[in-house]
Amino acid sequence: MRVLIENRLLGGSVRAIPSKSMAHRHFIAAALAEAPSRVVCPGMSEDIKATMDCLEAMGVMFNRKKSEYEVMSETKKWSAGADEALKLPCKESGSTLRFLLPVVAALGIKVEFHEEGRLPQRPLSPLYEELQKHGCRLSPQGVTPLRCQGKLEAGIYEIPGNISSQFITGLLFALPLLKGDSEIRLTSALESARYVDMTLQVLKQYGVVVSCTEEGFQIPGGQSYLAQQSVQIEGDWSNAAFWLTAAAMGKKITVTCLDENSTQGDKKILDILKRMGAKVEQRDWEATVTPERLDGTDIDAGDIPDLVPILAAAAAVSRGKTRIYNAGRLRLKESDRLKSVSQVLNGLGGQVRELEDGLEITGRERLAGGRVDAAGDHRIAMMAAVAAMVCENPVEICGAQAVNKSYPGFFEDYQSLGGKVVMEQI
Ligand SMILES: O=C(O)C1=C[C@@H](OP(=O)(O)O)[C@@H](O)[C@H](O)C1
Ligand SMILES: C=C(OP(=O)(O)O)C(=O)O
Repeated sequence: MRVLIENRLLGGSVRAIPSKSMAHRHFIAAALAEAPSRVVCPGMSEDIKATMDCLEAMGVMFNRKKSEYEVMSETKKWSAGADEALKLPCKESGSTLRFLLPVVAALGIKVEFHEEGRLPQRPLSPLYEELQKHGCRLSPQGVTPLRCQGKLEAGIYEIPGNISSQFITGLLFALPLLKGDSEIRLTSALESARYVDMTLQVLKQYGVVVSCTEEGFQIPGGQSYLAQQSVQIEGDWSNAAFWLTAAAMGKKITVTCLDENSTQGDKKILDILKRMGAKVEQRDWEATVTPERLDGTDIDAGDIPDLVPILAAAAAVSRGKTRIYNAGRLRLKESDRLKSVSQVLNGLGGQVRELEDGLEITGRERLAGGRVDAAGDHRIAMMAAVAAMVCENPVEICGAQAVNKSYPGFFEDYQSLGGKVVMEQI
């Protein structure tokens, strides 16, 4: 899909969509419980659906009534060593693959993970080798489908914390299911740490015990997940960040249904926008940003990788320089995001320098506009759409359907905030 966007400022109020990260976690935890749970998820995306489709392929049932899903599984029936491998369609979702790989290994189910887009190229090592060391047989990396069989064994798992926190989340879901006790030892500092906090919060809610140690985590074996009567998926701060930043760059916007006490690390967007000069308010489950003149700043992206594209767009029209550092892992996402952010913003007339582990952005009054490619990446498509507000000329985004990965209603919400978008299916 190609979209053409006019340079109008957005303003008004919009409801946050359900958190993709939380939805993955709750659907997996509910599927692992021995009795039915209810999960209320008022919105879907390709990634959340990928997790649900994989679980369904494993025998989990989702009885849907509007936005409420009754999650039913018969974990006891999940057969170790069946002849036929189950086909799990993970599409392009890194979370789905990296969370479910250790889980299927712990359950001893023989599966094939079918990956799409850039997913086969995104790293699985050293989770891959640690699973092999502990009894799991895996087909070569980088070739889809990825085949997995064997039964995972309890023990000590050594994993660096600076490649993907999703490795740790996957192990945290899986290791409590094993007979013996396990330990995750982090061999380097943990980045994206708030995502692991989200996992720990969900595990605790489902009655799974994990203790944090100096080196990592201790996970007693033989545990069960407790079914939940009703769980509401909270609002998504990572996607709300696009509207909150658009507000800082243009006109006042309120995003509703956002929990200020959320464990989501991306709620940090408010602190960063405030530091750049915007006025931010947060109360009663909503966040409001009012524009002021923005100044460039230094941003440590170690814990907030998904905020980088939209913050780069704001920096492109802020006074002075912005340096984004600790962002090397952005090269491992749906696109090489350091490259795609610089290509798109420079393509629109910005001044962005790609560094090995970050970006240096020199702000300008306005951008020029023009035609850009979303690089198959939802966060790049959404960044370009927000940047279009501050361009002299219209912006054409090729491959804009990438938004479906996390936010299928993005362009509808863009229009509801006053944006003018022409969508063309090609
Ligand atoms: O656990 C999660 O839900 C996520 C963790 C982060 O990945 P990394 O830990 O690989 O940085 C983040 O970028 C991704 O969008 C979602
Ligand atoms: C990187 C992302 O997701 P995942 O790793 O789950 O594909 C994202 O949503 O930006």
